[in-house]
Amino acid sequence: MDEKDMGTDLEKVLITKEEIDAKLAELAARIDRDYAGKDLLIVGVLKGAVMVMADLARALGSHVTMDWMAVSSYGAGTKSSGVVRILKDLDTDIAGRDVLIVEDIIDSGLTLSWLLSNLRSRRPASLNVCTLLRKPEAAKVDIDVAYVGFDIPNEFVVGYGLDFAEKYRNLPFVGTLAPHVYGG
Ligand SMILES: O=P(O)(O)OC[C@H]1O[C@H](OP(=O)(O)OP(=O)(O)O)[C@H](O)[C@@H]1O
Ligand code: HPA
Repeated sequence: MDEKDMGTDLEKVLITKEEIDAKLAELAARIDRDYAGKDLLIVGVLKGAVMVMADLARALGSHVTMDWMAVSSYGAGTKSSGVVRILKDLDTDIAGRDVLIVEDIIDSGLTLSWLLSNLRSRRPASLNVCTLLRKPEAAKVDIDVAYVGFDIPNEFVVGYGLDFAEKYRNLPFVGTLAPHVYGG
């Protein structure tokens, strides 16, 4: 699927595949350095972080283990409900482990804030966050994020894992949706 197939659904490409690849390589190099000699567990937050996890993990030069959590706060809409549900928990006991949460986007920050306190209560040795995208203007909570790919404007974005009503996740780039698609 490419830009043309999405036709009038997309307004514009915000971040190209090439820009994403270059940024993930940069973040991976920093993570390799910061966790040198450690046994890092990267935790992908389903479903949105699938693409970031897959590409970031392959860009890393060190061995890591991977686990997944599925949480949902958005349902089919474009606003976070703030009510987070665990749909799938970790398989790993993270007590004493170095853990890096991998996200596609921090929007209001409500999902991540909830997730951080949930995982902190399991007593990991360290807990950090890597996100491809962040919307500073949308933040409802202040979260310290170690690795940020791109700060973006407060617009609803799709592609590279991000969906609108479960569509557009498989676009290789990040773009904005035309308002008529989501009733804006
Ligand atoms: O900062 P927030 O406003 O809380 O938004 C960010 C969260 O929203 C998205 O997940 P979503 O609940 O849409 O589930 P999905 O990953 O399955 O699409 C995204 O993957 C983040 O987890
Ligand atoms: O801008 C967004 N797009 C898709 N999913 C999202 N989840 C939070 N913010 C977004």
